Amino acid sequence: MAISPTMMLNANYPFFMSAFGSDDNNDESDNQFDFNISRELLLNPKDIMRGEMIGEGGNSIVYKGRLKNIVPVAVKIVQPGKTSAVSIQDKQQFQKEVLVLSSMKHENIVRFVGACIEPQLMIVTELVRGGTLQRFMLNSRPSPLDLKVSLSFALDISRAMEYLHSKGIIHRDLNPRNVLVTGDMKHVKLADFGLAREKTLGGMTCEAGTYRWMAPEVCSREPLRIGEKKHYDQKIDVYSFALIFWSLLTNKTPFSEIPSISIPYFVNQGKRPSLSNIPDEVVPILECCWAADSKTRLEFKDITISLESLLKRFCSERSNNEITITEDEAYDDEIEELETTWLLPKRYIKLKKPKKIKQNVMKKILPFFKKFISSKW
Ligand SMILES: Nc1ncnc2c1ncn2[C@@H]1O[C@H](COP(=O)(O)OP(=O)(O)OP(=O)(O)O)[C@@H](O)[C@H]1O
Repeated sequence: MAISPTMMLNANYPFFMSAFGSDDNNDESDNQFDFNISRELLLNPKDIMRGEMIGEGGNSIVYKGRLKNIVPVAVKIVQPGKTSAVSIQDKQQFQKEVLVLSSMKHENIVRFVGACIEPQLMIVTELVRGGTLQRFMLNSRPSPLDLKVSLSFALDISRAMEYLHSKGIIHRDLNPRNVLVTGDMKHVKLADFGLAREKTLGGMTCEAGTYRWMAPEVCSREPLRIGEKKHYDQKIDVYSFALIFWSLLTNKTPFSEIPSISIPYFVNQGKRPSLSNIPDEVVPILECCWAADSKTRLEFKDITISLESLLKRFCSERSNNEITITEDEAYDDEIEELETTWLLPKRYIKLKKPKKIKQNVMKKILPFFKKFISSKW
């Protein structure tokens, strides 16, 4: 592989943390940038076959492809054109995305395969065949999604975000365009780490993300003093998650009635999507996640627990309704019992009643809601 003299490829990660610690070093005084990307993360561009285009981002074009003519992959070409023509800022962003993505290993996060620096900046990941969550929802309109699908997609996102935050990374651009649906349409995976940043103690200080899904503390349009920066933390992702969750439940776009540019104003005035037609058990989760005060928003580990229990509840309610067991099937299920209870006539077998799930399960399983609930009612 051709290596330009400006590249400094390290065998390990000596500068790994500093590489995505600095947030806004926009020194464009010259276009020279020393890449600090481990050699093991780099692919030979000759091994990558590019096929049809499957997506487009603000800064990139994504193609279907094959690695070594065998493995199906997605090939994201950042700033299509020669690497030398790419701005230093885009090179920095590319490197940050490579370093973040390559450090992730989670079933709900798009798997990193490798990257190329020459002749173009490329990020190669597993190919996720079901398209974006945005497209999936649009295709299902005007019908709402099945509740089980909404909950299970929300749970996948929450698990991925729990993992991301446990690694000290904030996504900053969580929205349905950055969530991909698997080919079997059963799961979703998080993609696009172009804006992801390492959490720092003092909080983050750069505007990022897409207005519609953006937390009020990030998109506030109040004027800043010269040199003053906005401060926020990982809870901005929790707010964005809440809007995606609402969207999954309603199959609507949040704030569709407001022009995009005015959304920050209304969100900072406390406007949130309507909660009518949202299942009662879900309302406190949404309210906790999109609270104006970021400190009162839930952590993803709590969201995961609550979604797991909701999903269990709704699935078992559904299966209780849907599954009708014939006498013969009942016999099969209880055959052991029959063998020991020989006194009973063969066909006189009672099925155990399915466990009834208590109505107040949310309050019992999710003690963290108590504080919120008591302060509201
Ligand atoms: N691994 C993948 N498998 C399938 N499709 C993908 C994959 N990665 C990206 N895409 C498609 O390409 C589109 C753009 O990708 P991505 O969001 O990573 O680009 P971006 O330039 O960072 O976009 P943005 O402007 O949102 O930051 C996605 O919306 C999706 O349709």
